Amino acid sequence: MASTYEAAVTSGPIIEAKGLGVKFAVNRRRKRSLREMFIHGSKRDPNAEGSEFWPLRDVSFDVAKGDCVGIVGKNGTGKSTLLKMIAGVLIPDEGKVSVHGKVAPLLELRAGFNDNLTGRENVYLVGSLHGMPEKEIDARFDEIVDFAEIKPKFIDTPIRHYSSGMKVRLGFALISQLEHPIMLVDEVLAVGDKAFKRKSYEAIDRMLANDRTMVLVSHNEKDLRRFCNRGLYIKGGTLALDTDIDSALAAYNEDTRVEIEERKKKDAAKKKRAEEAEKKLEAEQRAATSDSAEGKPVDSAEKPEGGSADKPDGKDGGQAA
Ligand SMILES: Nc1ncnc2c1ncn2[C@@H]1O[C@H](COP(=O)(O)OP(=O)(O)OP(=O)(O)O)[C@@H](O)[C@H]1O
Repeated sequence: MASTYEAAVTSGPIIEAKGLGVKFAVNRRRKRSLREMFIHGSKRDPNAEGSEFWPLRDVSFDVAKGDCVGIVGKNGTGKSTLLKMIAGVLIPDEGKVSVHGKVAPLLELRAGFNDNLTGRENVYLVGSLHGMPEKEIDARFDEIVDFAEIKPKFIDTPIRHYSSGMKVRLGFALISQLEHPIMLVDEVLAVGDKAFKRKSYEAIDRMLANDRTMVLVSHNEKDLRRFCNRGLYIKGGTLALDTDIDSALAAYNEDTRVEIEERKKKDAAKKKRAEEAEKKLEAEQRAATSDSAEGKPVDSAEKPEGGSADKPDGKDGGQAA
């Protein structure tokens, strides 16, 4: 098989991100894409004020057809945000992302499902939103429900009554039926039980063997190493490394190790300061107790001879003898 980098040269990248950046307003919803509005409604927060921050900025990379790219990094560094920009559900404020092919997104546990619709209705709605003709959904419906292990009595129940495992299984079963060339997966593999995990691993293996391209956000190193050939390490709001998955994970793990060491040192220093302060206080209390046991008035012990109780510096006009 040609290396992914050769594939990129011969057929061009399937995903191209150039100088991508997105800013969020604190306490304010941002502009929504059409797809977001369709799924979540068009209400917009009237509060136009609020400070802004850039979770991601200046992110550029290419993905070649057939690549499986893992995105790694600490919580809150913008991994899901990046995936949403690739999926087109979030519009970048800077730069551009070009995606040459249809995208099958598993970006959230519910796969875009509406809680008030039944499992069956959701399969038809979300399937058709992703371009599956009704006849095709009819033909694949039983397979989807079987794969998801949803008992027949539950398929016509609103999915708000489903467990999170049931929702994620149904979402995965549906999205994995799409024959789109690009699959975006955000953490959903973590949710299913062992048996479902094995099935979804096999489904992903099949898709990757079929020359699909996948971008996977995960904190599970096993999953990342199992599927991905490439790794993007997001750090401090930008792309710190674009390399093979093992090197990306090694860099991330090393940074985490250093951070934990530094935190431990800070905690130890803080604990030491607290212990010293406590010892000092105890010593002062002991001194005060022994002074009062000897009958000395505690305050006068500190007073210079001839000084006044009100003015310990003795500047009350009295002269020290
Ligand atoms: N719609 C939004 N409005 C405001 N801030 C947001 C929005 N979506 C995400 N954020 C913020 O952007 C930052 C990046 O979030 P994101 O979910 O992309 O991180 P992540 O790397 O996927 O985190 P995790 O590993 O915890 O899933 C976070 O600080 C998050 O709170």
